[in-house]
Amino acid sequence: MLQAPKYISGEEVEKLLDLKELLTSIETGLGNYSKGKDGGVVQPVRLVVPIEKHHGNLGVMPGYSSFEDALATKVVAFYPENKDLPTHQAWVLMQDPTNGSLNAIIDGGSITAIRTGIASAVATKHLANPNSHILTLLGAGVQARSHFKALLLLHKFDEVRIFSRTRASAQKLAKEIGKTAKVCSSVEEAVEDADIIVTVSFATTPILKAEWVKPGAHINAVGACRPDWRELESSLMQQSVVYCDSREACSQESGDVILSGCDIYAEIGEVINGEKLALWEKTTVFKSVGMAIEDVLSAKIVFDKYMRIGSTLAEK
Ligand SMILES: NC(=O)C1=CN([C@@H]2O[C@H](COP(=O)(O)OP(=O)(O)OC[C@H]3O[C@@H](n4cnc5c(N)ncnc54)[C@H](O)[C@@H]3O)[C@@H](O)[C@H]2O)C=CC1
Ligand SMILES: O=C(O)C1=NCCCC1
Repeated sequence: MLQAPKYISGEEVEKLLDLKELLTSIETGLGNYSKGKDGGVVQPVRLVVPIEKHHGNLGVMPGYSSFEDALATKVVAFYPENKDLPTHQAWVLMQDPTNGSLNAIIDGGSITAIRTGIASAVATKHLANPNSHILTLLGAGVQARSHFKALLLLHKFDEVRIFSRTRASAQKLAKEIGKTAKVCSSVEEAVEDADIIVTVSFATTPILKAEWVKPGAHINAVGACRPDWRELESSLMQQSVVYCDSREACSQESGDVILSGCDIYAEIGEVINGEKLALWEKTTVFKSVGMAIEDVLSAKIVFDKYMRIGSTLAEK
């Protein structure tokens, strides 16, 4: 008989998803993805339906990993102009891979925030100078916060610089981060001498120039996930060693890649698998557009733990 699916809220996801456990899982998953058929990951490039009338987009992201035997689909709406609602709203539908039944509907906004920061942390682990002290966040929204938390797993930053379109949003985030945070008045000021730069804005034209970036810095380029959106200027993409989450997806979805005509040196999974070098002494860019496999692995951890301890969560 068909069972009603569980509903797992964003609050519950945050309690259940351990960042270190997720980092290990996503690192393995990105490696498996880059092994092709042998890795057992099935993940088509996402379908994006533009809702032009309302300046929004709907993404549909199915994925399966045979290693964990996990099957899920994320439905994600991204509306850059939302003001009173989050710009990203998402739901992950977790299905039983043995028979297709729907096991759970999991809040996908929280999963998207957490797993994207962790995917960047995996790239940073391999591509940034191990002696990184200055972090810059360009953008001060949901992803800026999750990236800060994820990167703290790897580095203790002396200074966290923040630039955003509105100074008020940067100031709010700086207050949350505490005394290491510094609000900057320009991108140039924010990135000067920075070891790690994270671009998590909704910019559609380049905001980060090559001449401002310290040679040897590592950049996680996370925004600009449409073919005509950009955060990094062409010369920065061309002069850096460019890594990506998925070559197939970035070649179709990333304006920074497509419009600069840069070469992609490797998928981060190829570095994890030891097939390509981690050239961390050079200026490196990790171009992330987001992968279904990251959602699948996050949802699997959440669902399994929920089934073990879910009923006790409310008491915590
Ligand atoms: N690669 C991936 O897997 C994912 C990428 N994203 C992308 O990451 C970016 C950030 O997402 P969220 O933090 O959830 O959005 P958000 O709406 O919470 O925050 C966006 C921030 O960027 C700032 N901003 C907007 N335009 C700017 C500009 N031109 N210059 C500087 N700052 C600007 C806003 O003031 C705000 O602080 C978006 O482009 C989003 O589509 C989101 C989820 C997953
Ligand atoms: O991977 C995701 O999830 C997203 N990527 C790009 C923007 C929308 C959400």
